[in-house]
Amino acid sequence: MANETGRIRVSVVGAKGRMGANVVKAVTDAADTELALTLDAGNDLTEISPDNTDVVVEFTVPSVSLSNVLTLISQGVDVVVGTTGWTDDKLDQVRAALANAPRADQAVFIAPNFAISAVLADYFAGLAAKYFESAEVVELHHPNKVDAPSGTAIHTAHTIADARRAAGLGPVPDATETDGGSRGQVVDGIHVHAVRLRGLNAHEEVLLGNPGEQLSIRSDCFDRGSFMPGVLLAVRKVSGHAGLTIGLDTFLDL
Ligand SMILES: NC(=O)c1ccc[n+]([C@@H]2O[C@H](COP(=O)([O-])OP(=O)(O)OC[C@H]3O[C@@H](n4cnc5c(N)ncnc54)[C@H](O)[C@@H]3O)[C@@H](O)[C@H]2O)c1
Ligand SMILES: O=C(O)C1=N[C@H](C(=O)O)CCC1
Repeated sequence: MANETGRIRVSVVGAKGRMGANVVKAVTDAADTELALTLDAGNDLTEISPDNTDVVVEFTVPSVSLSNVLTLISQGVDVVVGTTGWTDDKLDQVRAALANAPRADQAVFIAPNFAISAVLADYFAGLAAKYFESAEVVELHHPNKVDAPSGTAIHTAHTIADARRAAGLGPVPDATETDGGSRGQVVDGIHVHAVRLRGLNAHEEVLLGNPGEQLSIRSDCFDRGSFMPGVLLAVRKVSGHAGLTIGLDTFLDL
């Protein structure tokens, strides 16, 4: 979708945040997108409508994202979401809202990570998982992050678990008898560990082990600019994909 200038009109919700500010710049700088409204906490999302916006990019906080997305669906616009914290129940609420959306071809796209390195790390982990007895995920982020583990690490744990199930692998070996929390959070049978450290941005390492060998798959996003090509790709693609689509891999030729 595009306006009479041929550019996609993009509004940003969470525009004052770390990611939102980068999206405002990326949308302003790209030749085929044009910045429409910029909203943040306290603003009225019903200002956004098809009269001024083709696609909304939403980067806020997990506690408000579902409510924002439901409001934006009822406003008749397509939405690209980067905020984390999505559960099956929340995703079902989005699907239900889309089924009753003002436009029949309305679209919502949600991705836990827009960086190509992170999407590929997740993809490669899915390919490799069936060959290894052990698998664990370590995610490392800046200490301002409010959720743990990261949305990306949760997604990767499910990717690994799905591959292990499909290959008929049982539980990962683990003789731990006492654990005060050091073994991390178990997501779909996979241990996920979260590090918060000043100086870091967004990083993930997948550890896969067999007797006598180990494979490490690591993604390092040193700068939030690394997410912007993926955000713009989703902005360009979302309106052709009615309904709810999850994961940037959908739009990549993997
Ligand atoms: N998908 C990805 O590639 C990716 C990359 C980085 C971060 N993230 C996720 O994006 C989210 C935002 O991260 P961040 O570092 O930009 O956080 P941030 O705290 O810097 O920004 C969040 C912004 O949302 C605003 N906000 C809060 N409530 C709001 C509301 N009700 N309506 C509108 N705006 C509201 C805040 O005022 C703030 O400006 C997090 O969930 C993070 O995990 C995803
Ligand atoms: O900085 C953040 O916050 C990030 N959040 C996403 C996540 O939780 O996976 C993506 C990486 C950066």
